[in-house]
Amino acid sequence: MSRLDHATAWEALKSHYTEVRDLHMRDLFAADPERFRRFSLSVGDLMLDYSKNRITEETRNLLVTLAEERGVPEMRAAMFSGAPINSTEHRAVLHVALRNRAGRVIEVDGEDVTPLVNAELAKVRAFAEKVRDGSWTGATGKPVRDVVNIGIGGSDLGPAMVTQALKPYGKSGLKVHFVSNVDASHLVETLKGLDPETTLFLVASKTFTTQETLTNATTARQWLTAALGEAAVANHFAAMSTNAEAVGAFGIDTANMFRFWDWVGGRYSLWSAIGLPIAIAIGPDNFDALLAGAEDMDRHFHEAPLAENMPVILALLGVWYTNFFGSGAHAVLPYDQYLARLPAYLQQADMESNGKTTCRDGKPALWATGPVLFGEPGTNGQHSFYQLLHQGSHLIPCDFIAPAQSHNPRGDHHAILLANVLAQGEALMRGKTAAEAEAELEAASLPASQVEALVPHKVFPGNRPSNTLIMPRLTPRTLGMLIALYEHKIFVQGVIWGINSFDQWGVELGKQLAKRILPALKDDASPAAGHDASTAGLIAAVKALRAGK
Ligand SMILES: O=P(O)(O)OC[C@H]1O[C@H](O)[C@H](O)[C@@H](O)[C@@H]1O
Repeated sequence: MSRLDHATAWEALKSHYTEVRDLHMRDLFAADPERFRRFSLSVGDLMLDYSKNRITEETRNLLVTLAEERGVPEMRAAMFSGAPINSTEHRAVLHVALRNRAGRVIEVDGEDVTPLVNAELAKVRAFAEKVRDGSWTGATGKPVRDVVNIGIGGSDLGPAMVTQALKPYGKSGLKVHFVSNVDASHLVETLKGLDPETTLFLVASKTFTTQETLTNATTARQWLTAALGEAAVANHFAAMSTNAEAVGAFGIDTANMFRFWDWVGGRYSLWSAIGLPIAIAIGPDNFDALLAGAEDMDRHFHEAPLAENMPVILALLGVWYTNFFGSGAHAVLPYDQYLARLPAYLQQADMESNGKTTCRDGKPALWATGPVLFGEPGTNGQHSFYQLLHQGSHLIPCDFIAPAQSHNPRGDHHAILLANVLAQGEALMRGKTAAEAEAELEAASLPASQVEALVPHKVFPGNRPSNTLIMPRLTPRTLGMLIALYEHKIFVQGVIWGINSFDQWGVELGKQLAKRILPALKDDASPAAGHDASTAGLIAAVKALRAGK
């Protein structure tokens, strides 16, 4: 693949940028009453308004040309066909096969994976049903009341986020908990008040080698067997993994194992057996609706022309700000309390996928890649970091996400919430001029000297971009669409930047070093030698504190 900065469209965008950067969106809206229509699109129940971006039709055309030049349609076809596009691990990237409810043949190494997916999904459905209707019982014959998912990263964030997002679809008397951090406090606090007789543990790990998960699962196992004995493990532990051998070695009956495959990336795995806690929490039919929503988005992404393709548009806007405006961050702002964990989920999805500076061909990326992603739900962020969004020195594009109807209609709550989300997008776009600030202050009858002093502080530059995604209601189906939208956005950006979005070598070094430090912390005979002075000093200090010295 040739260099991004050698693309013809890149050069054209560079010179186009010099024409667009000084345009104010206020003026663009004033000049074009059709701007909303021109720059918005819908897929099923999901509508994207991207008119509040610093773009013209020419910008969109050039960005689409860049996507074509960088081979987005070809890579998209390669992904959907099961080609091994995860080049460093020689793997296919087939989360789309997990929601291929249409039953398309998708081959990996000559084998159609669709029947495998369907068979495993049937197992997940049946198990979830049994837990929900009480026919799966613990060792003492009691039905399950608490499910504890033990996993981390992709084996935690997706299921945890979705389970929280779809809480209105939960079942009373059945709670699903998530333990991820190796800090024992996470497990201990979760298990407080839980009864071993009615608790089911799901150990979720693609590799089944992850230190945190195995440590937590071992301690959970001790908690259970201390109360119910060794023989109880079979009724109280199930696993989701690609590694049957390690599951068996851990002592979980592989009859209670739900499998997935190496062509499912961890952070793209909530649609696989990793989604078992979701299916238990909301029921198999709702889990199916989640898959159906993702499939709707897959079909749209696969078939729609690039200029009308929602994930492609979001990706291109991100490229526009990252690579031309020099923006290094992106805010995801869901105005729905149920989506509180969406930013955390997307941090892994986006930053673990595109936080890289080595291209597919092994050469360095000489251009910026994935941004820092952050966010908070609802109006909380407005009373915290939005100050910086409005008046700070960084340009931070925002995605606002808002369901029009609440699951909890109470008085004016939802109208107030919606008024706020719409106001924020408007405020970021319009800003407030010095003349407007001055008029406001004068209307408040402030003395002229104070007006003059305050005006510069009251000015908002505006021209700050945002996308707004709205839907009738947060349902399994709309949530499925929303998640798949971001998955494909991330994919398109990776293709344009020339990186492999599906490996994560950057997480390995810390793991390796932790393995070296652990013995030094635990054992006085293991010296802290071989570490830099800071790390060695910290090891010694931590050791002394642990010993109460
Ligand atoms: O599912 P597991 O194999 O336990 O992996 C859990 C997580 O840990 C790894 O370090 C990766 O960074 C993540 O991508 C992965 O989701």
